[in-house]
Amino acid sequence: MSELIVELNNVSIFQKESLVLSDINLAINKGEFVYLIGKTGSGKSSFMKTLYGDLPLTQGSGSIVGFDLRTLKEKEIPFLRRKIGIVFQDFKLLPDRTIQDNLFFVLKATGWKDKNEISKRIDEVLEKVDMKTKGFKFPHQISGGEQQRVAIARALLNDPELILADEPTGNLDPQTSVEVMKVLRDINANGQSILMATHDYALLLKYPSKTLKCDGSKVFEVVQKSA
Ligand SMILES: Nc1ncnc2c1ncn2[C@@H]1O[C@H](COP(=O)(O)OP(=O)(O)OP(=O)(O)O)[C@@H](O)[C@H]1O
Repeated sequence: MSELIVELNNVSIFQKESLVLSDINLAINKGEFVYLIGKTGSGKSSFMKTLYGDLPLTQGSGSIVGFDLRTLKEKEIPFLRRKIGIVFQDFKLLPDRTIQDNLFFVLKATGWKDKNEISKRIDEVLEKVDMKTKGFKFPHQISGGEQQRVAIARALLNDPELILADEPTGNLDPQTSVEVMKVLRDINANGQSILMATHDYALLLKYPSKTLKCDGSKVFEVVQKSA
């Protein structure tokens, strides 16, 4: 039986006073891989921000991984962020510490205490993205694709039900994009849901999946033509 992981009903999204997206109705089931496409400025990032609690939901109703977005309180946001993993276009790794310490920082900040468990979890997530041998390096000592794989590992630390990836391949060349995409698809094959905003139509054609489009202040599902 399918289980809803994201549900939005009659949602409108604003940046300051201006309406970005209106009357959104959609559902994402557990285990789905969903793309979010649309032109620059069409509202993809605003949509993502609403889902991870960065933009408050002020119109309509919505829930994500069991949290009610309409009534979400500031102090609940860290708990929401433990159940979702977020991946950004620009990786957002801390430049002044190693890969391992980047991951250590997140585990500490999310309440992990036991040194052995911390180190085991760091190894596990780095293994998943094939970066276990490079944990001692600093972000500037690895490539963009590797930095993004580490950012994905960081998103996996607390075993989230859903990964929100906002243009994760936006700064990568086509071949590296495919490598990062394969990592995301493997994660999805293990049961975690993924919502990925992208401009990269080549990836969509190569790996077709359910696709939502932001256009003319609406969000709707589009049926992909097979290549
Ligand atoms: N912090 C902000 N304050 C005011 N307006 C904003 C802010 N962020 C975005 N907007 C506006 O909201 C609209 C949607 O922007 P958004 O960044 O969500 O689009 P996008 O589809 O993610 O674009 P891109 O593909 O370029 O990242 C745009 O008109 C933008 O100018």
